[in-house]
Amino acid sequence: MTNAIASVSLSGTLEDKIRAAAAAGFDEIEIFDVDFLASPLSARETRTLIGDLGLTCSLYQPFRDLEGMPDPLRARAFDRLRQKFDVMAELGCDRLLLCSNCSPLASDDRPRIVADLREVGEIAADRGLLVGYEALAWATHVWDHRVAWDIVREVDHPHFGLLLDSFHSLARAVPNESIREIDPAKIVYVQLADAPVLDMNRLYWSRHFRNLPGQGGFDVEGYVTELTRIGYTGPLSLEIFNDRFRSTSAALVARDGVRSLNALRDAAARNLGQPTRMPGKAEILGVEFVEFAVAPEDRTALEQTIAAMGFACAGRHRSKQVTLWRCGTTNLVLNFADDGFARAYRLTHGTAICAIGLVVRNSAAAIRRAEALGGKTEVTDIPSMPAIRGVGGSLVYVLDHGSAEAIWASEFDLVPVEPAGEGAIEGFDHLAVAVHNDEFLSWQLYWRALFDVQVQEAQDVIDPNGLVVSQAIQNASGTFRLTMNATDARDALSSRFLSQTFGAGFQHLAFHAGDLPALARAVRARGLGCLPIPANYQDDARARFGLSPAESATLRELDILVDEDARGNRYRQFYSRAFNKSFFFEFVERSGYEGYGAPNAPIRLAAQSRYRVEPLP
Ligand SMILES: O=C(O)c1ccc(O)c(O)c1
Ligand SMILES: [Mg+2]
Repeated sequence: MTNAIASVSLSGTLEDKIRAAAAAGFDEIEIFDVDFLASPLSARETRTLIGDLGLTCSLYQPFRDLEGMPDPLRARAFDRLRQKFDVMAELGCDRLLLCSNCSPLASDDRPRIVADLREVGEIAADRGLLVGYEALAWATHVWDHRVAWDIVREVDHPHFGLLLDSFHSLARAVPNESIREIDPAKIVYVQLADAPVLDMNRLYWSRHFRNLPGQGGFDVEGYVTELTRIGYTGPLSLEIFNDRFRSTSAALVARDGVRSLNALRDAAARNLGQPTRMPGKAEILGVEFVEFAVAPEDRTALEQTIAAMGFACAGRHRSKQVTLWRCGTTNLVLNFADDGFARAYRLTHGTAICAIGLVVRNSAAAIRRAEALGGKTEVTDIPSMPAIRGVGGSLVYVLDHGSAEAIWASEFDLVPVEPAGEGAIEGFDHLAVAVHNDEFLSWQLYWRALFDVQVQEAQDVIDPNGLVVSQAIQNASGTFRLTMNATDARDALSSRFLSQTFGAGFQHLAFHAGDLPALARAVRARGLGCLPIPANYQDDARARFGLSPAESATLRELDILVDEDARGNRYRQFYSRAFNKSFFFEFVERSGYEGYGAPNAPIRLAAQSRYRVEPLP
């Protein structure tokens, strides 16, 4: 099995695309017709470049609108076919993709279609080439791979076979089990793409929104599992038409492409009980700590803030300028070191969350999987706590279950702290990251390929200055929750965060509590500045959720927002003011509610925008 990518998936000139594919470690590249037509390189020169970089050209594509055409278009299509075959001979490429006909002139007469395609097979046989027939989801007649497979069987020619593309099959909701009916020897090639589940014209959906397997909502894993089950061992090729990929780094998309394919092969092998080359997705058990890199001038203010939230200093690091703050079993680490990683982090991002510590089922296996999938891993000062590079250059430490207390005790001079009282923070609820739009899919793939997490449907959130897309990623038990936000709107809060903090990072940290009003009262009494929520919102919430006068008065007094899911599970939340106009804290109470209060996000963002710093004229 080889890994391939279509040139259309990558940005730049044909030469850029070939170089990026080779550098990322692909075995093969598909040349997209227009990429070749637009290139000043001849077929021979292209072949030499591909070969010199250690790649092969596994497919030329697409060839369109051939079968069932009336004359003279039919004769012209066959002339064009011969010309493409000439180019392929020069390119050293032996497979052509033929799309099912999309012309309104295409005949649905099966014997004619079969006769035309058999003739294609004959011409291909003369030249020693193979043609793969692909059912496009929007074709005039043949838009289902089951129909294309029937036709391939009827054509019954050794130089004519089937080409499968997961986008077309899954956009048409063709069941993956239908692949079991296909003879793997007749599959000429397989293209893979994922996509967000959208209700959209299929051509537009395909040409603009495809993404890498592991970035969308299709069951591409099931697709590849069925292909593996029937014994298909040919190339798996990424064919991603995506507006964002066209304008982003080819190197990034190519690297993510290899990660995506290797994670997919691993998942398929696991589903079939076959041997695998890497440990499975790391199971996250919980968040052990969140670490801040703290600039000296921010130290007092940050300590006052977290003290107001109910944290107390529980220890000093034995050798570094690092302190541990605790509230019950919730740990914050403040790193003031003037060397090493935390210093480098704060010099670029300012005082910020620079690392998180995740408890996983097996930390060594988590590191091996990250490395197998191209992740950057770090050996840290604490050998039992290795790390994986995360967004914005942050670190994701991985710890084994039960190892944390020993690490705290050996690294820190611990001092006893008062047990957390009534209405205290009881744990981390979620982390929110802001990323550039260009990196949004890349970081989604990172979490989904390395860790055993699921995604929720992406939410559109209205910021007063533009639309923000928010994607929740979490584990099955809800002990790890992350939301990822990105926008093209230059002035939205998450964009301002990105420009002020020099790139992607953790923008807010949410804690959960069992008694949110009690927590809200306690943090206010200790001086935490909270985000005011308008009375208009509270008037609506009272009526909408049928709140009692007393409950409504409490939410109003404490600036608490509320949401309810379809089953009546409640979510209550309030926010701190931002620290240094940068990151902020959220406090939530949830019972059976799985979301993040998305309907309240516009209220919160509008409240936050009232505190924004106007740019200098
Ligand atoms: O959008 C298209 O026309 C197109 C072309 C070639 C393909 O392989 C495909 O899946 C779609
Ligand atoms: Mg295709």
